[in-house]
Amino acid sequence: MTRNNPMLEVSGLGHRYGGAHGHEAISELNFSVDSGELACIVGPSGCGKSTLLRSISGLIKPTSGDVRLHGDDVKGEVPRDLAVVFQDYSRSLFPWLSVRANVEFPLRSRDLSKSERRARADEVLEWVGLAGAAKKYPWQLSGGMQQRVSIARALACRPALLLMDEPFASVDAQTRFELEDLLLRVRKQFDSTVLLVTHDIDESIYLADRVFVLSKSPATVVKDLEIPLGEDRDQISTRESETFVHLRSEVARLLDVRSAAKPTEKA
Ligand SMILES: Nc1ncnc2c1ncn2[C@@H]1O[C@H](COP(=O)(O)OP(=O)(O)OP(=O)(O)O)[C@@H](O)[C@H]1O
Repeated sequence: MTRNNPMLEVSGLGHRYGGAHGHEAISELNFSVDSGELACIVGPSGCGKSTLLRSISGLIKPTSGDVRLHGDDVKGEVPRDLAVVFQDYSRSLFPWLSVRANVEFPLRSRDLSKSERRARADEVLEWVGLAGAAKKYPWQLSGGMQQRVSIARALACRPALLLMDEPFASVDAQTRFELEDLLLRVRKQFDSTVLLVTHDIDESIYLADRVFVLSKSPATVVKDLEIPLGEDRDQISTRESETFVHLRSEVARLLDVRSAAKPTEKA
């Protein structure tokens, strides 16, 4: 499908671990994400989602295909204008640094003065609702607040693309809703381009402008779904709308969730 203004283009992407006869984790993946779009990737467990994100972020060199970020090839090197938010916030924040210092940390390698770094950190902390926690340490905060710090740190770099790997999977259901709405607010504020991986079908539909549904391993894109739910989403009314319910069934069917839930037959 031809897109208007692609920020990310993935073409013919494949990766095989362990050489030519090794395990093929992803195969012939093709999709693109437009500038300013929030796209979600949903796929069965073990289908190759992390391999895909690692390939996009330049952490591994894919064995075939190309990844382009605003037209530039990503060739096994982490691009400077890409930020990643991981599921495990407790391992991605530095416990010995204050919240503000954690957010400022990646800005040290940028051409910014100390006061500019501080102003930028304070600005993003305000946006994620943590202005009052700047002097605290991560271990003094709840899990949801720690993940807000991770999001602030990623946004402080003004990334061209924000990659998120199951970012809300380790928090309770209520906090998850709050963080989803926070993401929707800040992506509007920053006009961010976001690619988010999730296991959660409902979450993918609630957040996304577009959902890419992946097959079982080796992952390929089985469906590129536009999500016509408008800009303003609400945890209750959006999720009970007819469009949402229809899309949820469509993705569940594509993922074949019924057969995945059946117990394995004994021989
Ligand atoms: N470093 C590696 N070496 C060999 N095989 C690997 C390696 N990393 C992942 N794999 C295999 O590649 C396949 C895809 O793994 P990957 O972690 O990308 O899937 P995933 O969809 O992110 O999994 P999950 O749903 O559990 O998060 C799996 O079969 C996995 O065992």
